[in-house]
Amino acid sequence: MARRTKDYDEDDVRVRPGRRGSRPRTRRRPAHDDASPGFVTAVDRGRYRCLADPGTADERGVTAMRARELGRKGVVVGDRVALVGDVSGAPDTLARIVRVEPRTSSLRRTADDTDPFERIVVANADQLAIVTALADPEPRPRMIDRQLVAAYDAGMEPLLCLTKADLAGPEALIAEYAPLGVPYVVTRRGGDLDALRAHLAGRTSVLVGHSGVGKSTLVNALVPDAERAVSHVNAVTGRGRHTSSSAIALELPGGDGWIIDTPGVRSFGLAHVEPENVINAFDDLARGAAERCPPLCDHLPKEPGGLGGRPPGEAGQSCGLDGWVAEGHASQARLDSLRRLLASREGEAE
Ligand SMILES: Nc1nc2c(ncn2[C@@H]2O[C@H](COP(=O)(O)OP(=O)(O)OP(=O)(O)O)[C@@H](O)[C@H]2O)c(=O)[nH]1
Repeated sequence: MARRTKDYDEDDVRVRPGRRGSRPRTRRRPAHDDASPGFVTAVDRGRYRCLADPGTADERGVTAMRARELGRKGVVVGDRVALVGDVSGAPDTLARIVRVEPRTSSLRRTADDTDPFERIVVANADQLAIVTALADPEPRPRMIDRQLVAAYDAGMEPLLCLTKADLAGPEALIAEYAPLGVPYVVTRRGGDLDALRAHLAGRTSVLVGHSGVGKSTLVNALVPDAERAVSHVNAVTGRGRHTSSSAIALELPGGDGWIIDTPGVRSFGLAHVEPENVINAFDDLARGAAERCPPLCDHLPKEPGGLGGRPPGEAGQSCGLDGWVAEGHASQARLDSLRRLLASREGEAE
């Protein structure tokens, strides 16, 4: 799947130096050659729960804080980091995170009333499992569309996880996403999770879903130890209960991948999303866009009453994808679905 070459995050924001900020930085940073690799599994109030030397015989849980030298660099669940200091993992010890390795993906959550900035919530995940109930509560296709856009933008592959098939059939919803080729699994009360496990195997997957869709039921079935892992983190960080907006990474039994539960993350920031990041996930349409579309094309139809209904782009040219489809390079249904996704970026987050 196509990825963005450069991911911008809050660290890219340029801040004007204060009165004392223009001093030349002469002091060389220590190289920390002896640092241990770590994987961040939970974050709470300035404390980071990490797995040190992950995947080795020495793998152990370590609690860490950010080293001052990280500056404004954020640390989130899924980050690969370098740990120094007391990395033994013994009770009451604290290591320091001195480096955050470059991220392969960044999932952002929407700004809200209490926090005006879009923030990265999970790094380095490769799959976004969009958990949707087929009934009780009713599926919300607009929400699914927005989550798909967030996945493509973050450089992650989506997986539709359709729960409660014992209450309603999945056919209509599956048909709606068939043109996009979005992979899906269907689960039901009393059914097995083999298909879902196969999709999660060997990958790092973020699970998202609105309250009541059955996400906790899935997490507890996939990771029998999940409750204990969450309460362990709480004991370490001093929180009474798992807080609403933090994410937690849970290892699948047998070390066969990770799932990252995002209890309070219901929606994603789409305001910054470039249409190219979405379209790049669809090879056939991406080729058409590259060959036929004007610069900065939003790929929405320009005729009045069409989706978006915007005036033509800068040069007065309209989207070239209609011609591309008319020539048989891609299907109309696929273009219509892509446009529905692009249009879902507009408007309020749900
Ligand atoms: N019929 C049916 N009910 C289910 C299924 N999966 C979960 N439920 C029920 O749906 C309700 C919500 O499930 P949860 O797992 O708590 O849902 P959640 O998405 O984690 O919701 P929050 O905990 O509010 O975030 C519970 O009563 C479950 O027993 C299913 O496949 N079929």
